[in-house]
Amino acid sequence: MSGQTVLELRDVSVRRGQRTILGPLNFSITAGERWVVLGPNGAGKSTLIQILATRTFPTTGTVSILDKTMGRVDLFELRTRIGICGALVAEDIPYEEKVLGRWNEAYDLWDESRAVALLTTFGVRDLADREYGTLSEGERKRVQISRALMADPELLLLDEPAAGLDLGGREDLLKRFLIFASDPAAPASILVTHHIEEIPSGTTHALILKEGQIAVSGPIRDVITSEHMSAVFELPMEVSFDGSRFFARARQLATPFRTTGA
Ligand SMILES: Nc1ncnc2c1ncn2[C@@H]1O[C@H](COP(=O)(O)OP(=O)(O)OP(=O)(O)O)[C@@H](O)[C@H]1O
Repeated sequence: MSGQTVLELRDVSVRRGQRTILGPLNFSITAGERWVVLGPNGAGKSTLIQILATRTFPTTGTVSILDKTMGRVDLFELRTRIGICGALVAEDIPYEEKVLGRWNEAYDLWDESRAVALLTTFGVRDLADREYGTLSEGERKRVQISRALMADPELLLLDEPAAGLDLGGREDLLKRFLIFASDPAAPASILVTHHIEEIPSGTTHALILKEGQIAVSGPIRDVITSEHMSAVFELPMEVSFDGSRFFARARQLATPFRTTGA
């Protein structure tokens, strides 16, 4: 499936009132690619992901997802092919729904074993009989990712999957995500995050938004650099890469800090 276009945005923009809050954007991804979208607060990340999730229509331009053009197809059918994890779907899951319950009732044994395998991959197999509303933030995130994958989507959208997790929870999730992403059959994905430390290993491409525009995009090692991050966040930054993950810190000030009497 590699090489096939999974989504394409042409001259896409979103206007709210007198202001263009996103775009115009031109952007495409192909099967097998795993993208991360970064950018300062207010850059347009949520607006972009809402369009990709077919929850928001752009003011101008064309959005094609999985060979279907928004505005010309039945969105309900298209949505079944897109897995979504994050704030966009958090409120769609009823408080009292069992983590595995809906799948037990409506699907056959093969579906159920797939669901159990996914809950196992993301470390929440033991929660299968719990009510969703009783789960912790970290447990909910893992259940959301498992559920997003249960319908075998062709495109996976992850909206800040590690937000709200403690350090152990974040690292565990990233490790599990790597196991999933190493599967050649895993769908193309787009992950939105505020922090480069939350970019999972195996991410192939990055797009940085600034003030609604693409500041830089392309292969991840070319995009996530000290130069680009410093320019976009308007703060001198040192970005390092340890072979699989990225880390960022502000550069030391020129004048060293002195303690009194030293
Ligand atoms: N309905 C709206 N009316 C007016 N402005 C809006 C509307 N929705 C979003 N905006 C503005 O559009 C810009 C982009 O918002 P968006 O939420 O997409 O940014 P973001 O990158 O997700 O930000 P954050 O990192 O803070 O979550 C912001 O300046 C926001 O205030």
